[in-house]
Amino acid sequence: MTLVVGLTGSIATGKSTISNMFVQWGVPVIDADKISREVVQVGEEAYEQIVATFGRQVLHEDGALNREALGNIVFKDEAERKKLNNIMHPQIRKRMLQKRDQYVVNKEPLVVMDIPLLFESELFHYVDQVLVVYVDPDIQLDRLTKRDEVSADKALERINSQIPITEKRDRADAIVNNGGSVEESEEQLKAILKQWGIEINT
Ligand SMILES: CC(C)(COP(=O)(O)OP(=O)(O)OC[C@H]1O[C@@H](n2cnc3c(N)ncnc32)[C@H](O)[C@@H]1O)[C@@H](O)C(=O)NCCC(=O)NCCS
Ligand SMILES: Nc1ncnc2c1ncn2[C@@H]1O[C@H](COP(=O)(O)OP(=O)(O)OP(=O)(O)O)[C@@H](O)[C@H]1O
Repeated sequence: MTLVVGLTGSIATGKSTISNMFVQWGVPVIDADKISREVVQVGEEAYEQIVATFGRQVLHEDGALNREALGNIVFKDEAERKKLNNIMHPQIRKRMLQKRDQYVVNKEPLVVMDIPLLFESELFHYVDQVLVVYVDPDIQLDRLTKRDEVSADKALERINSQIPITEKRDRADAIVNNGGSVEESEEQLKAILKQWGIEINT
């Protein structure tokens, strides 16, 4: 039996920080953000659809996707964001499920699906347990502005394009409160896994 954990949160709450812990323990992680970069490589179906929909303004001179330009369009306009999601999400989901099913066939005891938009896209049925990485909204804003070196306005555009982290926390099967140190989060994570019957020896 494979336990499939959906790892989620909201932007800059610490999903990558927690997902790195799993990677270090040798647990397979399926990373939706990473797959979202694969499906927009030049020549891929989603890439062609993005160019047809948004025009060459979202490309660099060499033809590669200009992520900043596309982000500037979609994070301030829900209709544009929906267009992009409709192009990309089916491709991302297909690849995520292929990977998950392969791990299940291989009888991995634990597989993590790191899906930032698990709640927004209602992908609960992909996973057995939903683990939310939470920080208070003021910490989220502070970490995002510092990490991405962006203004509070720009950061809030992205934060507000997602379901509030407080709501996700209330709907989670388990929560890591990542507002303290990384070590404290690691201890919380180990305790949750223990409850789910998974012992991590480090
Ligand atoms: C618009 C794009 C090109 C901007 O790229 P950029 O390198 O600046 O951001 P990156 O992809 O690293 O995403 C960072 C974070 O932004 C948030 N985010 C990304 N896309 C979305 C979206 N469509 N809606 C809400 N939040 C999003 C997520 O929290 C994600 O972890 C990119 O985010 C994208 O292709 N988005 C559409 C695909 C998608 O939904 N990806 C996120 C989950 S799979
Ligand atoms: N416990 C912590 N204490 C201090 N800083 C932290 C902690 N956890 C994460 N950070 C920092 O906060 C920022 C956001 O963390 P991280 O990149 O892991 O979030 P994320 O949820 O994966 O973001 P995204 O949604 O953009 O992929 C990073 O700069 C990271 O180094």
